[in-house]
Amino acid sequence: MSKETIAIVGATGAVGQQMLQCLEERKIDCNLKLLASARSKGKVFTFMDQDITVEELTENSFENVDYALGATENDITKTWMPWAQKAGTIVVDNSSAYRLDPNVPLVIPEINPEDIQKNQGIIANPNCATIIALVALHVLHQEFKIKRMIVSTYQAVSGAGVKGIQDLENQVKDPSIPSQAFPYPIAYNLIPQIGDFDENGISKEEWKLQNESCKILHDPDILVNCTCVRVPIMRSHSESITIECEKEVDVQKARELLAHAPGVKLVDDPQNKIYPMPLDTSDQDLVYVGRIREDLSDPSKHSMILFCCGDQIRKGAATNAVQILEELLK
Ligand SMILES: NC(=O)C1=CN([C@@H]2O[C@H](COP(=O)(O)OP(=O)(O)OC[C@H]3O[C@@H](n4cnc5c(N)ncnc54)[C@H](OP(=O)(O)O)[C@@H]3O)[C@@H](O)[C@H]2O)C=CC1
Ligand SMILES: N[C@@H](CC(=O)OP(=O)(O)O)C(=O)O
Repeated sequence: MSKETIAIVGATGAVGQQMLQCLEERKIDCNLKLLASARSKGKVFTFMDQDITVEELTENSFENVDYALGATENDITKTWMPWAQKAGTIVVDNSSAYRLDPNVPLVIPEINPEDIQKNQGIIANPNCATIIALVALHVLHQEFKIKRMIVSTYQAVSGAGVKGIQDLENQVKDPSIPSQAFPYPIAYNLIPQIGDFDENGISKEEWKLQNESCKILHDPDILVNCTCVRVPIMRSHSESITIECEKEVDVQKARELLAHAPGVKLVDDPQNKIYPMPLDTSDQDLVYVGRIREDLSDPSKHSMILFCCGDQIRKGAATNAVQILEELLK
């Protein structure tokens, strides 16, 4: 049987490079095409012991490409998506350009894999902070029915791509070097803004947790109150989450469910200083969950608090996309 041809669009970026690694780790044997801007044309990367040269993305790049993994910003993605669709290429896209389109499934394979089959040529990968939160919350939603989530995020600089990584690397050595990816210095600082604000003072990243959670969980009634913060961590997003549920919560039951939940590692022994931390979750695919406790400020016993961490370039982006691709290849 001939091998499928798979393209990574944005192959030189933070997510694109992780996709390359992920395809190799998961032994997806394919003809691989690496696409990026003219700036990267001619760069060489190794995939399964083969050197592959980066090609400039053009209108003809998708000829004979069966599947594409998209890892470019929204405006770039909107330019090339029609070229891919015209060529009949099925795209798993990491940008937010198509996530809320009713014809585009938005998928976390541990939660709604059945939606993949409804695709019309595009499947969207959710926002990274949303993936990390929902992988942790899905089993709790099934058991207690979440009505409202109150979330504070602590998001790594690599969430802003290669430039975000460079900013932290530069500024820890010399804090006077200006940021390329952030509105302020990020070393020795934190910035309570990810994306532009709307007239209510809610940022784009905060809206993604609201809108995308409802779509993925097929529950339009879930309400999300969120504050997204960029912190000087290289890799792995962390989130403090309070859930208010329809049913009375049971912390012990929650621990049991999370201990067996797909994609989750229960890391919850605070008396022995065991809890999720970004240094431990980086460069692996599980979402760590801990600090699970009842919210004693809610006397009705319908609220619970937890803390989770996950590598947003892996499970929050590249791994999730490659898991979707694996479903398509079955
Ligand atoms: N970083 C993360 O943790 C996450 C990112 N995402 C999303 O994934 C996408 C990629 O993000 P990320 O990897 O961080 O970004 P990077 O800035 O690290 O990479 C951007 C990529 O886009 C390519 N690119 C830029 N302009 C063009 C162009 N005109 N034509 C072709 N390719 C181009 C770049 O190529 P070149 O090197 O040649 O400039 C590079 O490969 C974004 O939509 C982002 O929102 C989603 C979840 C998590
Ligand atoms: N915005 C996220 C990463 C990301 O790119 O998300 P999205 O694909 O939803 O724009 C962050 O900065 O951490």
